[in-house]
Amino acid sequence: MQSVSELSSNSHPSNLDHITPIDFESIKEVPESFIWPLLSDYPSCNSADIEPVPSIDLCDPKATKLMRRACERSGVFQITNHGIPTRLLHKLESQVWRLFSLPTGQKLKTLRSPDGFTGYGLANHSSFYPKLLWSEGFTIFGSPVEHARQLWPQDYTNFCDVIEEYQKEMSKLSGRLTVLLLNSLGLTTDDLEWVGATGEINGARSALRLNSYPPCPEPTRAMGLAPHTDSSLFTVIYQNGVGWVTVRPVTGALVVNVGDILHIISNGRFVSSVHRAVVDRAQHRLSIAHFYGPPVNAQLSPAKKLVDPPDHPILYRTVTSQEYLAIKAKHFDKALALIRHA
Ligand SMILES: O=C(O)CCC(=O)C(=O)O
Ligand SMILES: [Fe+2]
Repeated sequence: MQSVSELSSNSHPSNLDHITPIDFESIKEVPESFIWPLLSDYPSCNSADIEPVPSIDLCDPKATKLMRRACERSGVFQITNHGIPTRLLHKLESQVWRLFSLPTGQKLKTLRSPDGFTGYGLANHSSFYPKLLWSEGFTIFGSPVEHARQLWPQDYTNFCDVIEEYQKEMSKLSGRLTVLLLNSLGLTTDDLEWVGATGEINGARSALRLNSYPPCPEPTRAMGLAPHTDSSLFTVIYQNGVGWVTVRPVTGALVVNVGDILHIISNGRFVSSVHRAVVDRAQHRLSIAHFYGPPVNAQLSPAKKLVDPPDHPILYRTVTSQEYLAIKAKHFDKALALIRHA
């Protein structure tokens, strides 16, 4: 089986500038290479015409109905009563601070290789943009042990224990969300061959991306994370109480956004929304994104029950998850169009 790193390593040339960190704390003025023109054209949570992202209580009997509405309108919602213990979220946050507070030289020991997927470095999609990002990132796929040992040779188990506990909790929550999201489309777990009866995905592909957005002297000109859609089925994001583009944070809530794969399965009904991260003048923002998706050999196609021409013709051809990830790695925002029926 091909690993995600092999899949993501495709032919787009990786630009080392995109993973070279700068000393954000000492910079008083944003260098030209970090200034994004036309940034004000993108929406932000301060825009008056932006609908607030709904907050959904997972135990509410109306949860699936509310999810459907949110997924059809914007592809993003927040969840409460999600079952992830608050003490775990706080432990996770402090481990992520600990990682990003390490001296640069230490973090660079785990620098992601130009064609790699895990370790210290910005999201792969940043290489599709000419400007640099006001952020640092770290991606974990599978066990964190190898990198944690390089970061803290004497004391790596604390980090690993917390990450592993979070990965377990996230996979339970992801199973629960899979059932709810399928139900919200009028589907059951029987409608997708790679989903088990309780929503678990055998051989699920998941990854954690830790993002750090330091305070920025010119937040209206710099970009935290460049616009993109996630390639996942869906992504669950924990953030340390500071806003996320159009999302006004609700205490204790997690943000869920629809990924490209759920968009394909829903035959285009659910929006895989383009999102980005903003930066702030005073606050240092952290986010931890958990990407969840089917195994690489899973066949992806619109669910049969959602194909009903002429109103709902089939929008996408069948691809394996592996094929889709390779197309996305090479063609980025054109990927969905490339698998769309004419
Ligand atoms: O920092 C955020 O809230 C967004 C993170 C995100 O979109 C990603 O890591 O794909
Ligand atoms: Fe994302």
